[in-house]
Amino acid sequence: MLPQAYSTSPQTSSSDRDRQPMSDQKHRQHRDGSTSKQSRSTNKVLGDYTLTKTLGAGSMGKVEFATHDVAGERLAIKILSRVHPSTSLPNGSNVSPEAIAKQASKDASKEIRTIRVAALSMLLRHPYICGMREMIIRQHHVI
Ligand SMILES: Nc1ncnc2c1ncn2[C@@H]1O[C@H](COP(=O)(O)OP(=O)(O)OP(=O)(O)O)[C@@H](O)[C@H]1O
Repeated sequence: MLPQAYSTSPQTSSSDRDRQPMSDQKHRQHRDGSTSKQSRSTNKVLGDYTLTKTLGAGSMGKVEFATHDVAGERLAIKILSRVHPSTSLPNGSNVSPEAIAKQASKDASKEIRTIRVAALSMLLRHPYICGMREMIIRQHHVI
């Protein structure tokens, strides 16, 4: 299946913050600086969208079912983890410069392929192929 990263505006608006009483939310600060909220029902919030359940997971990441809080539009959001040199290198202090360079090249290639597939998906218009609206690149994730 082609990646179907329907993405949403990731910024948390002030209206999001005002909507629920603080006691109903758990605010989470992620490593990439973004924040999300988790209500008691374990729904996550991403910008103006509420993520209610995980639709599935593939080799690159997972897909969440999301609903726009105002318009009620329902869509799928695909969340892919980005590779970071510190985590993709093998453990141990005696990693050779060649190994580091090779891993960096692999990581860059993966990132380029991800962006290429997303760019192609955004051009697709077909009744039987799930299209893609937007892609957002964050420090640790592609959404
Ligand atoms: N638009 C969508 N609507 C509903 N469910 C979806 C949608 N996109 C993906 N899924 C679900 O999420 C799962 C993972 O999708 P994803 O695109 O990440 O991986 P895949 O293409 O199935 O596998 P891989 O990436 O390993 O080839 C799918 O198998 C499907 O169950």
